[in-house]
Amino acid sequence: MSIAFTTEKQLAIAAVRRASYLTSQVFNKLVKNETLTKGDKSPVTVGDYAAQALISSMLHHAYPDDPIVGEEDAASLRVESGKTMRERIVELANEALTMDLQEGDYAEWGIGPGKAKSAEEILDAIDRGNYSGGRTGRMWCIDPIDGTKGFLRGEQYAVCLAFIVDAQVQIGVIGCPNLPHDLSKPDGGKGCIFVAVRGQGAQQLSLTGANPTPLSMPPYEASTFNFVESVEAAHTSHSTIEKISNILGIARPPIRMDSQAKYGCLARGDGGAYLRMPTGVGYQEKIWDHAPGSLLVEESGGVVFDSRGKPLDFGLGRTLGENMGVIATVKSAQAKLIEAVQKALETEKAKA
Ligand SMILES: Nc1ncnc2c1ncn2[C@@H]1O[C@H](COP(=O)(O)OS(=O)(=O)O)[C@@H](OP(=O)(O)O)[C@H]1O
Ligand SMILES: [Mg+2]
Ligand SMILES: [Mg+2]
Ligand SMILES: [Mg+2]
Repeated sequence: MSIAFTTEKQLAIAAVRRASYLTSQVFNKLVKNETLTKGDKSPVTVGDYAAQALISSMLHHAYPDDPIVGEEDAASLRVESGKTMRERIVELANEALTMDLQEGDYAEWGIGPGKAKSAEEILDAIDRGNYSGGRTGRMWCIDPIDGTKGFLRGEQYAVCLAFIVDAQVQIGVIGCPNLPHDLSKPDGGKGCIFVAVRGQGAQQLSLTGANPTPLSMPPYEASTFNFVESVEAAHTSHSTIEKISNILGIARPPIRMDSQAKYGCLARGDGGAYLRMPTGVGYQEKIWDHAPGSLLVEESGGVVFDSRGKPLDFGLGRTLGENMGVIATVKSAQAKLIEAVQKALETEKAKA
């Protein structure tokens, strides 16, 4: 039986909508010294930090006892060299926190005019995302900007939030400010929010929360089947995916796109499968890069599993553990895809 989680859903949509607005505003004004390179060489911008502060703050006002797994932490903002970025982040987070209430917003979530926070409170809100995750209880999972490289290129990125109970994703919300409403019309309307609640299906909304459209993936069809995959070659093995594509005799080229916008596209039928194959450098996938997207696909009639056909485990901590890849597709393609993936991996092993 599914539980409604009505307030959690409303809160998640409101937080992602506000953060999507914040990040698209930041992009238009981003200057050179507003991006850092993290220890793992990946970029993080004032937009990532401010969006995590905003979402984390709203969650904490609504559910003070719920732990949060968030991608970012404020350590490099608390030192002297982080002063310029810190000040900008506080300004951006406060602009977003104090925006007028919109339909579906509640002042109790710490938002609306007069709800600005101190620098210390903003940094604490970012650091509240330090939960180590685990198998039991409620938790929230934030990726404030997923696909930061795509964000910096002015391409696709996503504001991602999941609500997890006992290691099962119950709510997934993904805001994609740059995603065309219709991929075949790249110059048409842009900006989508994807929402899924376990047992209640999935929807696409406009960025304002209007025009809810139910999502349902089309069944497997050999002649139109294609893949969606990451842009960055360091994040997924493009060559393994090409092998899988050849084994299946797929004629259409893959759609390359950053972030969990890939899961959104798949859920609405823009592609046949999303494949993410390990590059062999020992990288462990993070739960915030897959939690909302996986529920979105499942609630649209799809399945998400690793290269052995096993479901993703969100109860292991902040990562998905040993990287066996991620495959998301419509149910009717699952068996074919696992077989092709196994075949491709065996060929690679034989060559190594
Ligand atoms: N080496 C490696 N392998 C696999 N994955 C990695 C790796 N490094 C980073 N990341 C994570 O990839 C997240 C972005 O994934 P995308 O699919 O959007 O990648 S891409 O930008 O389209 O290439 C990206 O998310 P964000 O940091 O939120 O942008 C990272 O969590
Ligand atoms: Mg990152
Ligand atoms: Mg990410
Ligand atoms: Mg991120």
